[in-house]
Amino acid sequence: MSEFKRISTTDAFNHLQQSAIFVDIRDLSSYQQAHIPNATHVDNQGIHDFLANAELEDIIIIYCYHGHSSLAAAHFFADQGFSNVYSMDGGFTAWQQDYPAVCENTMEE
Ligand SMILES: O=S(=O)([O-])[S-]
Repeated sequence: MSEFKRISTTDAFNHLQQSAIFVDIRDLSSYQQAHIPNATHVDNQGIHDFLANAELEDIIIIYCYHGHSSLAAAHFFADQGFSNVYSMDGGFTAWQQDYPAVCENTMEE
C-alpha cells in the first residue's frame, strides 16, 4: 500500500521544530543556493543511502520547485514502506514566499 499526504508550507513550518526530515529533490545547485534549514538533498544517486539510514516511521516532508515532482517522490517513498510521507504543496517557491527568512544556503561552505 502506498499512501502519502500533502502538506501546506504552514504545516510544514510547524514541523521544523519537530523531528521531521525535510527532503529536497531539486537539483543540487538550487539546493546549494537556498533550502529549508537542515533539509537533506536527495537525488537518484543518494536515494539508496537515504533509504538505508531512515526509519520507516520517520516523518518525511518532500519538496521540489513547485510541488509537482514531490508528489511522485512521495509516492515512491510511501511505496518503500514509509508511513509518514508528505509532499509539500507549492514546493520551495511557495516556501520562499511564505518564509523568506527561513532559508539557508551552503554556497560558502
Ligand atoms: O518541481 S516541479 O515538478 O514542481 S516544477
